[in-house]
Amino acid sequence: MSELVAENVPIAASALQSVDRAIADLRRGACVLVYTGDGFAALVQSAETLCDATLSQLRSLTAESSGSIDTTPRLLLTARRAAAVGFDEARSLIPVSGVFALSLDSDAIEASTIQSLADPTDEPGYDVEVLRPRVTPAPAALSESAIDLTKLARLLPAAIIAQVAIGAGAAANSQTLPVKVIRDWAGRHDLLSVSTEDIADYRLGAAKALTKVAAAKIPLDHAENTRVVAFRPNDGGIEHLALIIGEPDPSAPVLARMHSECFTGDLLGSLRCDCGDQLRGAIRTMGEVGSGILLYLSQEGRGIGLINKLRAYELQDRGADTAEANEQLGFDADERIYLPAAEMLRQLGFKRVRLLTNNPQKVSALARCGISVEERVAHHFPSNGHNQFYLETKAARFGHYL
Ligand SMILES: Nc1nc2c(ncn2[C@@H]2O[C@H](COP(=O)(O)OP(=O)(O)OP(=O)(O)O)[C@@H](O)[C@H]2O)c(=O)[nH]1
Ligand SMILES: [Zn+2]
Repeated sequence: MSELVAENVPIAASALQSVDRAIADLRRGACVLVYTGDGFAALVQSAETLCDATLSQLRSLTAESSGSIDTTPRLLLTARRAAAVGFDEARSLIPVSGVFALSLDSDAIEASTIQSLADPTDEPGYDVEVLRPRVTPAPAALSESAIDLTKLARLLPAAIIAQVAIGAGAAANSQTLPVKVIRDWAGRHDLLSVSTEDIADYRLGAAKALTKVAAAKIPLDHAENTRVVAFRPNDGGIEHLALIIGEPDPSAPVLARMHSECFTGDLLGSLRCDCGDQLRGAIRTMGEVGSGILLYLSQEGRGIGLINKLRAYELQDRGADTAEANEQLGFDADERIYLPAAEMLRQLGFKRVRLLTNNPQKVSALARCGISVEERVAHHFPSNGHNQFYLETKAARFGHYL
């Protein structure tokens, strides 16, 4: 599970902007230039949005840079995805959340093969034994940033990366700073450039920087005195909502719930999970006891996004459990962070909570973010027949309290 502790990490608006733009470019299939502070740079493209034309564009761009650096394009998979594909050697990399790379040293691997390596819901269009000779090391910082960008874009966590010999290589013979050389090169090729440092700071910086943007009274069934307050992350991402029920007393521990968005369960009433029951149940309980705060967090699918959750459901229909499905896609079983929740509570003036949850990770993560969790309040609902295995898996794999 990726968890971040509360630290005061400022992030410049220009850094947020360059990461945002890079995310948008990856989502539309374009490549971006990622660089390190010491002047190494690579072209990066998402495997999910790749097609043969964009792959050959990337190859021709690398041909324009010459130097001593190996510019062979590589396919990056997370170690989890590589292990699921059948590369057993990737298993040892999982604990260090390593990145696994295959060399794309000739035109023999087409975009469709790359996509089936990245996407377990595709028909497998590859043979691991044929690909094994292509296993290759990849530049660590650039590769980790490339995978991080695809995750931030809520795409499959797989990327194409090709180093380019500018910056460290090119600047060796000139007085110009490597980063300036890199950015100029990107500009000349109409590419966005973004630094590994900005990508690393982004998640935490965006999570910390929340601005209250709107508030309104919304009378709810079982909780008529409810106000909804919207908080916008400074990265321009989807807003998180706080439902303030009644008039909670900031000097006492407030009954609180951190509820992760579930479009299928909360809105459609899906019976695959228990989210709808938990959402409405929490509102009813808070209405009955007179006050509470429900944080509705935009972290759909335990942080992998709705489209990847739908893919995860397809894998569950083929036999995986909810944690294994995430892992087959190349994600951690749970990718959520709770720093935005802690920040919302702080901005609303609450430092102590009684937390409605069965998830021990929520309790420990919120405490690490500086909120005192004075009690864990159980939040169980009977199985509806369809979600029994899901509830059992949450207990077995995530240690949820029964
Ligand atoms: N990836 C994935 N996400 C799922 C699946 N089923 C539900 N979810 C998501 O899991 C999250 C459930 O959130 P919560 O109910 O807040 O969290 P929880 O970990 O179950 O903990 P508590 O409900 O507080 O006990 C939502 O974001 C759902 O969209 C699934 O099979 N795969
Ligand atoms: Zn759900």
